[in-house]
Amino acid sequence: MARPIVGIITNHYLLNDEYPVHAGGVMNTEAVSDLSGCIPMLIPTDPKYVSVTELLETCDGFLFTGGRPNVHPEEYGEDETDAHGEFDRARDAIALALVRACVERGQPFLGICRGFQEVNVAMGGSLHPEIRDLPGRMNHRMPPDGTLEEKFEHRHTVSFTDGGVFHRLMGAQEVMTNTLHGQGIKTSGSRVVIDGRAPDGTPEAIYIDGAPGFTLAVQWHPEYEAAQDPVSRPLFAAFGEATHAWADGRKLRPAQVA
Ligand SMILES: N[C@@H](CCC(=O)NCCCC(=O)O)C(=O)O
Repeated sequence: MARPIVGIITNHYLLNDEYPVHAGGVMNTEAVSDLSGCIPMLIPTDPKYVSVTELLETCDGFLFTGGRPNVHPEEYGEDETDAHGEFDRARDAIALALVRACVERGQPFLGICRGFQEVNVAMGGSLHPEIRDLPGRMNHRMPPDGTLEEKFEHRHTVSFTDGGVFHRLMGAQEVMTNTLHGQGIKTSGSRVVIDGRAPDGTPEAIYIDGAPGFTLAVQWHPEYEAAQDPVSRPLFAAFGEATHAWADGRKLRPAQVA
């Protein structure tokens, strides 16, 4: 029997500054296939080619991946400034509506980095354009130079709510994570539960209160060397379990997979 399908929300990029592609990291593909036990299917994230309705019918779960372009501030009622950097309006158009539909239906998703930020904005929250400029905050961006190992190395702890969803899922209240982002949650969206924070208070782990399905999202990148990482493995395994349940006509809330 075919494995359930996880739609991987891709990013629009220009290869060699001229050739347009919809790109998804192999790390995501590998984690979904090997740890979640699902078919990883790359989605061309643009309303010109796919609709949210089609995606909900075609896929069992969704991985909202990381991506350099930021969610456009108009999506949370703010004006565009230079600090907001580059955008991917086509991805915004699909991803935000898709998050809301999944929350409503109980269809599982896992949000990563930009995907984490999308979940918050989709639920009515807002983002800081550059969190390292805020008093008391550390720089969460990746080092501009260096190897992949250096960019994705563990750089800070994340502390989870005592007895909360992430604490139970990880079997630890504090974990070490990588960090490769400039933006962060400013105001949390409706029903967005901040269940984990970095030492400087930056929100790192969220889920949607009362959602009938799996709605976990993290600000770090669990897809990096996921099979070797004690934090990534339970996260992708739980997402896989929830996606298998959806394919079987059941819904698993975050608390049920923890
Ligand atoms: N743009 C947001 C999100 C950061 C993010 O997802 N980084 C991963 C980039 C991976 C890649 O380049 O494909 C922010 O900076 O906060």
